Amino acid sequence: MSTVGKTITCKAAVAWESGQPLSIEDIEVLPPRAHEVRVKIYYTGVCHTDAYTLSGKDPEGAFPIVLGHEGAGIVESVGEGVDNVKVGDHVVALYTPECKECKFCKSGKTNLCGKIRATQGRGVMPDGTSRFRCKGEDLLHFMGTSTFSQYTVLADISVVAITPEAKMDRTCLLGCGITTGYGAAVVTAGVEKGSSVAVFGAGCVGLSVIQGAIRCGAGRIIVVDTNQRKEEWAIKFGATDFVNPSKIDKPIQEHLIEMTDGGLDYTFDCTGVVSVMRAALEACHKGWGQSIVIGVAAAGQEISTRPFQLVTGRVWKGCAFGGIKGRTQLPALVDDYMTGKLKVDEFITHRENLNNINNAFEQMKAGDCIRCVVDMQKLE
Ligand SMILES: NC(=O)C1=CN([C@@H]2O[C@H](COP(=O)(O)OP(=O)(O)OC[C@H]3O[C@@H](n4cnc5c(N)ncnc54)[C@H](OP(=O)(O)O)[C@@H]3O)[C@@H](O)[C@H]2O)C=CC1
Ligand SMILES: N[C@@H](CCC(=O)N[C@@H](CSC=O)C(=O)NCC(=O)O)C(=O)O
Ligand SMILES: [Zn+2]
Ligand SMILES: [Zn+2]
Repeated sequence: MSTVGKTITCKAAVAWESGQPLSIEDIEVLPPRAHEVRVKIYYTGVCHTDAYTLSGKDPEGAFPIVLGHEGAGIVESVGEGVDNVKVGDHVVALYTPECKECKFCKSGKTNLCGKIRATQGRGVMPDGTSRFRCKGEDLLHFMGTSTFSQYTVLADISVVAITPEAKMDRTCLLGCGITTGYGAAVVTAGVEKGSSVAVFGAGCVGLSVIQGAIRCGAGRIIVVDTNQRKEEWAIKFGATDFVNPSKIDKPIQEHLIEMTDGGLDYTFDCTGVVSVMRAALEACHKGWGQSIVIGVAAAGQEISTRPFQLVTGRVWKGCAFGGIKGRTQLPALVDDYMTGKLKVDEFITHRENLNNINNAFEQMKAGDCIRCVVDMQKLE
């Protein structure tokens, strides 16, 4: 029986309050309204940003909410006026939407889109209301995606159709971590052939920066991580050097400057630790080194350095989703994956079913997880 136009009851992992495990609930998912799309989510990754918001450290975090933003699924129904996707399309959810019409989208200078950012940040659909109900209460949406539900509703500008040939348990990871790191190197930094790169933090994001840097022809790629177990990962992905700062008897930036005859051409923070962001900037070469902040730092955290670091030519910048425009550029990344030019399978270290999604959060904390993929349609 068709579900089009009807409310769907399905399972979702609900975050009722901060700091508590997610709770598997039956929720009601309302039909999509104009310029909205309802998607059956097959797989979702679990990102540190989900854990960050669940922890209560996100200034935009509010509860109860359906978290998740690294998801892939199939369009179940569309609202009036939707013309970029159709029922049956395989899609990836985009927490950085692309309307192609706003000042940001038309600028040619950023992948950030302004069209629905305000309502997305408040956890509601663009018309200011929620499509999720549970136990008589509205649930908030997260990052415009809420992929921890078997069905979710997104703005049409927050989905991109991709080839159905690509497996959804892999493409979900292109919804955040892999695209973010890869894009940060290729699009945001524009790493040049032969240049030197330092990547701070070798999780999914940092390993993806390595992939992007290699694609750009970087010469030396130094990975800096306090977790010694990441050395093997870094080398496997193509890093030339690995440094564990806890084994160095001087500030890591000094050590890197010595290793590279004056500093790096490009550095990337993939930790979210503000002291690391400073070290990454200060490890850049005088005159031209660029440091890209990718990590998300907790509420109240601030970055600092001597302004002299910038006066003497170092550049500090950052990016969301790697600077990648989801609707325009993600299909090509999927093609790169399909033709073996982009690693995705290698990132999956853990798998869980929806009922055990909390295990994915525990695995992230344990330090040997790159990505856990959750099968949203399998409960047991
Ligand atoms: N800007 C954006 O669009 C996006 C940002 N993010 C953010 O990027 C960051 C990285 O994500 P992800 O790769 O999934 O995270 P991971 O935790 O998997 O990777 C971070 C790595 O950094 C290591 N680390 C922690 N502290 C330090 C330190 N002081 N010096 C060096 N290494 C350190 C960690 O070690 P250990 O294993 O011991 O913890 C871990 O190996 C997160 O903050 C996330 O929220 C993610 C996606 C998109
Ligand atoms: N809500 C937080 C900021 C969280 C954040 O920086 N999110 C990134 C994506 S992280 C993905 O895993 C992002 O897209 N930022 C740009 C944006 O417009 O949100 C806070 O308020 O500090
Ligand atoms: Zn993420
Ligand atoms: Zn826009």
